[in-house]
Amino acid sequence: MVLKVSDLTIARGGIKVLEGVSFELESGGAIVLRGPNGIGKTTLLRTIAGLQPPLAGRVDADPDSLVYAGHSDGLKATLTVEENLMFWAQVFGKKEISQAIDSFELGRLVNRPAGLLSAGQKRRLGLARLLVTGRPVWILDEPTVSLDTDAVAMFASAVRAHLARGGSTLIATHIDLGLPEAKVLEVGPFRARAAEIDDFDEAFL
Ligand SMILES: Nc1ncnc2c1ncn2[C@@H]1O[C@H](COP(=O)(O)OP(=O)(O)OP(=O)(O)O)[C@@H](O)[C@H]1O
Repeated sequence: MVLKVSDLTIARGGIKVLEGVSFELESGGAIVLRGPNGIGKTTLLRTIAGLQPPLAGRVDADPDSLVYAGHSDGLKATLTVEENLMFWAQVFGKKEISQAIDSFELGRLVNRPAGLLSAGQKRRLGLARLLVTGRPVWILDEPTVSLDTDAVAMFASAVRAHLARGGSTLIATHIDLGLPEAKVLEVGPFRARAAEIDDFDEAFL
């Protein structure tokens, strides 16, 4: 077990969005989070990644095992593709970037400044950074936004290779990633109930 979420209650903007969320992620396992827009998937991933505290419940994981990739690519526009990957590798104390370049077919783009990449190429570079971190648990929020069919398949095979190496991933997505081995967790049933009115008179106002 690389990640255990127990009875987690989370809020966004001061409003409770999900409550009582529990699940476990195993080494080599993948879980896909599903649910309608606005239900709280991003909030759940951010909480698990340690970017915001939960209202209640626990997240058990080695913080050094997790890497989070959210909506913003966070690339350095003036650095080339290769420099961006080297920068990211250094941040995580690593050196190896060739596997990341190959997995996301960035070889012909290595010398291009990230700011000049297309939206899909930027996204591929953003995902390639996951590989250079060497971290085993990928927490991914809508990783396939802007990707064409080929790039979605590239992403799916990078995930599969990661799982085969004993890595794990938790992914919020609205599309079919072509990962039949992934378990699906519907977050709808964890939608928080509206705040209860504790003053009886108020209920009639
Ligand atoms: N900064 C904020 N302040 C207040 N409310 C917010 C803020 N950010 C998000 N919300 C609200 O919190 C709720 C949960 O948002 P969240 O982004 O976690 O949903 P989601 O399931 O990831 O949605 P989507 O599928 O559209 O990405 C939504 O109702 C959203 O409008």
